Amino acid sequence: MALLRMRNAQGSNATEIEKKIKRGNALRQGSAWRGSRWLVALLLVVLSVCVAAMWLYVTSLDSDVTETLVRQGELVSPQPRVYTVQCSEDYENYKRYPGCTPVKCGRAVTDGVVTREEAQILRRLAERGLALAGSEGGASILDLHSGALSMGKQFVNIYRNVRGRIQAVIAETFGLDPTLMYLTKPTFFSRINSTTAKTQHDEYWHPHIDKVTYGSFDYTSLLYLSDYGTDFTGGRFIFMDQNNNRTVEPRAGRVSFFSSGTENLHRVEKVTWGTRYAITVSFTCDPAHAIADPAIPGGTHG
Ligand SMILES: O=C(O)CCC(=O)C(=O)O
Ligand SMILES: [Fe+2]
Repeated sequence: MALLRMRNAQGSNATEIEKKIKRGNALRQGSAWRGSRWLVALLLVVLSVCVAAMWLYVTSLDSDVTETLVRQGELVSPQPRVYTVQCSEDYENYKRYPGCTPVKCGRAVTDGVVTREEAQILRRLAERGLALAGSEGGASILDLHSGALSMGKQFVNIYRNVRGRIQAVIAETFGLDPTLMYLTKPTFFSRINSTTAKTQHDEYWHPHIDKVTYGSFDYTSLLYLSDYGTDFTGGRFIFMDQNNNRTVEPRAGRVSFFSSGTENLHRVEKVTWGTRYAITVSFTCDPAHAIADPAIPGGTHG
């Protein structure tokens, strides 16, 4: 009997010990799992930091931006914001046209010349026109003279009106006689997205000087039809000065204009997301390089 009690006692001791061992194992397993959870979390944090650092590095390759002249969210109106720079010697290699050839050089931005509604109408027309004639490599242009035919009378009328106002603000800013400024080639709609460039024509991001690239330009203007940050990212306009890069953030209805010589070396930052629409409207002082406003064949007026 005593032996039986002793065995029972030993048996219950054994189950107690077994239970303790199991509890110990469970606790160890739990803390091991908790330990590895922390490790996984730590790894995730490290991985995210690495990805973020890499992303910052990759984007910084194309954004050596040091100063923003005008932000997308600002409204520069009614007066343009003007930055004067010294004229380059480029204009000395060309015949001078007093009252037009740049004497005062610089760059300016205004949101008070073209309304956002007008920009929206022009953008819809650009979307339609470019849908017919787009490149597959991220950058497409639609020359306004050939393009005007497919875009119809509404476009021709708005365009003529808008370009007159742009011409007037350029003349006022640089002290010119607007009647001595002429529209010149090329004058075009551009559409840029982040698709990889297929040909050299798609490589819109290279630094350039409009007077060198296009010859006849004396004043360049850009009318933006979409918003930086909402419609697209990247795609800021960058003036590349000797010790500084100065950017303009596109905004629908914003007009940016500048004298076209070496004093305004510039580039467009690569578009990283979305689609960017703009119109380049260019002026010359040389009547030999003048082109007429786009027109509907048959001479529709109004
Ligand atoms: O679209 C822009 O902001 C600039 C385009 C440009 O540089 C050009 O057409 O020469
Ligand atoms: Fe340009």
